[in-house]
Amino acid sequence: MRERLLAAEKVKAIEWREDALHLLDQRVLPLQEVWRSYGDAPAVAGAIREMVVRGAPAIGIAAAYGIVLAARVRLAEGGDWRAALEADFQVLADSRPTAVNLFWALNRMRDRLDKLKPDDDVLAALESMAVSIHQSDREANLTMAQLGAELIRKNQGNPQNLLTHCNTGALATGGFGTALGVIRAAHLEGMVERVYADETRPWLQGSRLTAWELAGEGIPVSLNADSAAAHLMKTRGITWVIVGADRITANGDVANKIGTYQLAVTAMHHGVRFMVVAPSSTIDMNLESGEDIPIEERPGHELLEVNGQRFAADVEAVNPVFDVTPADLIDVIVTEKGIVERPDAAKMAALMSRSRLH
Ligand SMILES: CSC[C@@H](O)[C@@H](O)C(=O)COP(=O)(O)O
Repeated sequence: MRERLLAAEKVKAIEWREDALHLLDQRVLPLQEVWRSYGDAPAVAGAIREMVVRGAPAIGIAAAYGIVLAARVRLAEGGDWRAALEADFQVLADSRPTAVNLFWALNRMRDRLDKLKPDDDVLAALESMAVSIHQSDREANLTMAQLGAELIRKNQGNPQNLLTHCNTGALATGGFGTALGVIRAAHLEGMVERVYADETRPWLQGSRLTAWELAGEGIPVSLNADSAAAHLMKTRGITWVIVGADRITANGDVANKIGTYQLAVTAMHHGVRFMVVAPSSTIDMNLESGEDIPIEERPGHELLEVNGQRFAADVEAVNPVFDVTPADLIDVIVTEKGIVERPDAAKMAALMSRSRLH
């Protein structure tokens, strides 16, 4: 199966080559495919903040490469490069607040620095850590795709109608995807009748990115307004809602793209199963519950304008871009360490004590 999954992978959004970070600009997809190159930490932080790169795992991977670039700049400057590098850690940490993968990746890079021996090649050590963060995310995706597809196979007859929110595909990760990875694997096994993709207002990750990824692979997809989800659950035989996550707390609460919470409430009402797919780098055991998760608020113009063109009345907009789904609305969390059904604090702790499955 792993080979079939790898062969199905078409899109990638992050490349590390010629000692620079290259990102597929997700602000202009699908109308334009533009790659941009980055050479220092402030530029990478800007790319994260401005959503050139987005999606929790992808943000973490970009930040890890950002530290490699920053170290190169600081070493060339001379002086106390290690102290100067702390400013780069900070600028990257300040780029977006909700997805914990960003902080997880920065911590892994800092740990690597702390473990350097006097004769180590600093840049080679940091580069190899960043590459390993990137590759292990891709590996985690492949494991999760198989586990999630297995759940779909076990729980209902085939083929099925699935609904997803935001973009959790190759664009949002080191490759293949989390929730979209499960959907891809299910499609390869003939289990997917149709995918309903929420457009995901206001940034339109669903209409611009998810629909593009799925259509590019010939997976039957219909785009729907976010507000159509309840009606579709009632009338289109949807069996699963499958989403990703930006941060999962120790009790199993899940922060994900704004609108996920209302999907979970609606899914429960309609008896539709609710699956969250995320690598363990998205699990934050330091936070007790979703109440503690910082929720990013983005500028109102994202809601008031389309392509820079104002269409809304002259009012203030409120634009929280994530919400928290309580654990008791979630049927299953799928990670590369295994699955947790009906998550709670004890089950999350047991999961985190396991090692990866593959
Ligand atoms: C595998 S991506 C999981 C989440 O990061 C995704 O669902 C999401 O909410 C992305 O938000 P974004 O604001 O586009 O970075």
